[in-house]
Amino acid sequence: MASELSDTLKSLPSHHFQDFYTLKELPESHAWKPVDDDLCPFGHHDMVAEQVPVVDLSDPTAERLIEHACRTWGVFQIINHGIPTRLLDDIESACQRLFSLPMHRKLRAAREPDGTAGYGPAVISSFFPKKLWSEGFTIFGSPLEHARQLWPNDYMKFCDIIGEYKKEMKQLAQKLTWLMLSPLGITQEDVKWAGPEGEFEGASAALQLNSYPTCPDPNRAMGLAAHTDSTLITILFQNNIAGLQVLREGFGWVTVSPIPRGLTINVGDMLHIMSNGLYPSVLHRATVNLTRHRLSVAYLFGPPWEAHVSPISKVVDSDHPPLYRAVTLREYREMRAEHFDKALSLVRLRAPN
Ligand SMILES: C=C1C[C@]23C[C@H]1CC[C@H]2[C@@]12CCC[C@@](C)(C(=O)O1)[C@H]2[C@@H]3C(=O)O
Ligand SMILES: O=C(O)CCC(=O)C(=O)O
Ligand SMILES: [Fe+2]
Repeated sequence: MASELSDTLKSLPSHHFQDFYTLKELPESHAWKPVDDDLCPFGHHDMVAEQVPVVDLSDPTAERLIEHACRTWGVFQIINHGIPTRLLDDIESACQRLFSLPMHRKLRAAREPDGTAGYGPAVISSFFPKKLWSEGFTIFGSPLEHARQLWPNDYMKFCDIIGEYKKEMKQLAQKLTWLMLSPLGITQEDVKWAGPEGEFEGASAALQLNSYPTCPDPNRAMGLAAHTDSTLITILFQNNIAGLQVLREGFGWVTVSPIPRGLTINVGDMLHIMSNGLYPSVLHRATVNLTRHRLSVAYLFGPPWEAHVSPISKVVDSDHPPLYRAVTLREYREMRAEHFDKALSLVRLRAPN
């Protein structure tokens, strides 16, 4: 066991991998000073009786509610979405099974220093002076190779659940994307890269499993620092433990109360650009807590890697000139990797009217 661990560590920047489960107090490296209210996860803003909209997808007026939520919040929760409860339970167990593995085992599936898939800290962590109280596992395509490393004798269970979850999420993401675009008058003809049937063939998709272990000093720790997603939309499942907060302009940070079997949808930067800013991407973050291990699963749905994404002509006219230039997701991810939260303003053409 010991040699196995040292072999793994030799080839990895080991200081990036923190075993939270053995820490009895918060190390300085992870202590975020609540210098301003913005950084304090439990600031008084939570007292504001503002709630993220909840949309019942079986409700005929869902589309109008979604449009309103997207224009004002950039985030909403959905119920009656058709994802089987059994599958949500399965994905939660799969996360538990993965993150409860001993560190040396998880490190076998560690993300390479310049790679994107596998186990490790959130990729955004390098942009912050303090470390995050979380670990993640990122999946592009098939998790088979990593699963083999994690469970040499029993890797198919994990792969099957991931495969089924991605398939269900893809369908839901397609449906939701059109439900979000059509109130803006955007139809299938307007989005060339969505394909003739609007099926988003070639769409990019990733699954991000997040784990927020219990934390001895949650008020000074940050699970996932504030960010927007570089997606069209993200579908988030959380295991019934509060932690996700969204920034509502004029109100501050608002906690998204978990609804059993509900899913949270948020607008990412690609949809922000396509809608010419009518649907702003939402800044969000995750807090941690003292007694409960929080898990979340994000399905990151984006345009095809090489598709040119730009403000759709339907939402552009002489009074509303395009605010963003065309950009591919590949190009945008590169900009994010270098400039993080400045990326969106770097593709901006002019200030808003
Ligand atoms: C498909 C994606 C989207 C990524 C990068 C890549 C893989 C992991 C995704 C996340 C997931 C966690 C938040 C985020 C901000 C992060 O650090 O990693 C996301 C990032 C992005 O939205 O840009
Ligand atoms: O865990 C959460 O609630 C947020 C996760 C998230 O924002 C992400 O994975 O992009
Ligand atoms: Fe996110």
